[in-house]
Amino acid sequence: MSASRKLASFRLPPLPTVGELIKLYNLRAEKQLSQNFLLDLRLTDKLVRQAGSLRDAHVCEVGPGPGGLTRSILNAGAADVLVVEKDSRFIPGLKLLSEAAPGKLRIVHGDILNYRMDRGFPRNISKSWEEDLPNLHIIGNLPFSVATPLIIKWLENIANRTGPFVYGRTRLTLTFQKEVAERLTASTGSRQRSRLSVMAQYLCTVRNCFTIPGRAFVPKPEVDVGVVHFTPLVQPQIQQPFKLVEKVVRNIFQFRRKFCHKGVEKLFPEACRMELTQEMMQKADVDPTVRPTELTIPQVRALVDAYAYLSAHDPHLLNYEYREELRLKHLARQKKVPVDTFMDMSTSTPPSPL
Ligand SMILES: C[S@@+](CC[C@H](N)C(=O)[O-])C[C@H]1O[C@@H](n2cnc3c(N)ncnc32)[C@H](O)[C@@H]1O
Repeated sequence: MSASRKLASFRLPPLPTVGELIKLYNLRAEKQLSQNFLLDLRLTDKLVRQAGSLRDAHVCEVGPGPGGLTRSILNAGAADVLVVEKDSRFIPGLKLLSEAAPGKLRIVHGDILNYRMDRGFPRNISKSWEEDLPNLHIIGNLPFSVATPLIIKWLENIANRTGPFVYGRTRLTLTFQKEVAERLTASTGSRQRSRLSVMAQYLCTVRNCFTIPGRAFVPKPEVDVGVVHFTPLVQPQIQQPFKLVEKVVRNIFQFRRKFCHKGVEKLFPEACRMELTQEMMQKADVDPTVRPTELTIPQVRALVDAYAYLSAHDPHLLNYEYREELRLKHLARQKKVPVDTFMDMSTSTPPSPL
């Protein structure tokens, strides 16, 4: 039998059930860490199937907890699984799993928000492997508390081809609160269309796979859960720096139910707000009375491009952006804002001192 067939037919040996493990180690759920466990392995298998074939894949699982989803990932034939768990109480149970799947499971005890995946994942990266475009997956029944910051961080990594996305073919299959899943996948014109929909969809094909009712989790959360699959696009649909796109989109969606020029106005200093808003809308060829939820991605692209152009050419705006950057840097020096809230200024140049 070939090595890959052996991998595909891998099954974990009999182990205590996830419920038994929870009792064995007295793992009471911590609300602060958004711990809601999936004990039904038919559901974790279904979630894992949404990722597509995991045969020979390298997988990172966020927040394995008692390891139900981890079992399904291993049984799906993954070559290598890296799990990142913040709560040390789960480590002994995960070690049991690791012993049952020798050489396949690496356990990292830490916070996924600080974890540098490009260092720890994948293991044994080799030149030939890179050339073969490895099959990388990020899978997780995400803690609600970090789901949105995490996806924003990974979307930025996708835009910049950094972190786990340097190799170009990483897919993500993740859970979110049902409302967040609906926003991520909402199409133009839908009531749920939001900043998150645009940020995710200019970079990825996004699919809302299925909903898991809250009652399937232990303990039961107050909301249902949506499983979302992301496939990064080969080329982002907007070719401007991520922070710039984020800034324009955040402003546009500030007033979701109003005409989109309302949010656009907020991009500009008061003294030249009306003229620059008009110029930006004209340049982008977007009707100012369209609602933000009705904007298509090409229209958002046109708006971001127009804003980038104005930032680099309009003397008022150039001065304004430059002063804004200095102000943020000053605040960061006083540790009042995190440094990464800086806008990427690569599209504009500082004004001439003359
Ligand atoms: C919703 S539970 C999912 C547990 C398990 N995967 C399942 O499906 O039953 C979220 C898990 O993420 C862990 N977690 C919470 N915050 C985390 C963080 N910042 N970094 C890594 N793990 C975290 C929790 O301890 C918990 O095990």
